Amino acid sequence: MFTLAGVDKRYGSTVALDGVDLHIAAGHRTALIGPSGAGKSTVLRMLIGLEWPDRGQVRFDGEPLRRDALLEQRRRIGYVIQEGGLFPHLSAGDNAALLARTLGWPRERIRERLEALSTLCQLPVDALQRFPAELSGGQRQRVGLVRALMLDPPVLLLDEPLGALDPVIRHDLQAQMRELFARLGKTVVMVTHDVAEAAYLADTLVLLRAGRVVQEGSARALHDAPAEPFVREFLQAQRSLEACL
Ligand SMILES: Nc1ncnc2c1ncn2[C@@H]1O[C@H](COP(=O)(O)OP(=O)(O)OP(=O)(O)O)[C@@H](O)[C@H]1O
Repeated sequence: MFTLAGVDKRYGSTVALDGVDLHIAAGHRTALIGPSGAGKSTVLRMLIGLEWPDRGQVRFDGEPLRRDALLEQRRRIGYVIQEGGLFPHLSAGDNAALLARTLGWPRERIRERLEALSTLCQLPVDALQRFPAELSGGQRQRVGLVRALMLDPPVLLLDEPLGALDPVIRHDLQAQMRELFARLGKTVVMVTHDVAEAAYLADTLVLLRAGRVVQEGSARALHDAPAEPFVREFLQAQRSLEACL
């Protein structure tokens, strides 16, 4: 679905990506993990054409991403950022319906789609009437998902979608997302700081460090056959409660 071939990206003297080769298969769920500043969000932003490589190429569905075809390509990609990235001055429903309205969908079709997606994402229908500031963090996240799914894109990109949530809500939403991903069968690429979340939601983990892919594979493969000591260090960096008792 996506290929990055020899991709470099710099911001001034900062190297964000350094010769990244990555193949993201259709229908798979991929999690980008790695330390802060490793380049995870830059990869995600490149997949949707919010950033462009200095060198190398990004291909989507076999075609190079092209600035002049970006709008058409973006319609096939749902993008969710932390807290949903909603416009504060629009109701949740208007936020979710924005793209469909721009495309001229009839009112009734929008209403039906919003209703179906609210049920799918377990969002109370009355939440759609409220402004983002009147919703909880978990509800904003769900609205972000509803918005991303509105046009039924084959691809979902999620940048720390559960980052700002309390542990109980996060735990619930992880389970709901896993179920949702399995049911919809979409290609999912997500960024998360939480290794267990990555292993729970994704079938392939891509560990980045300093703009390079260190290892790519299942959680089991990274755990059992780390490509270098850093992989083990990173996987073990999160403290478990048991170890503190
Ligand atoms: N717009 C920008 N201008 C300047 N530097 C940037 C910009 N975007 C990213 N960077 C730098 O590029 C590097 C990679 O950033 P990126 O956001 O991709 O990392 P990340 O792995 O997603 O980090 P985090 O986990 O902290 O979100 C970092 O050093 C960052 O400071």
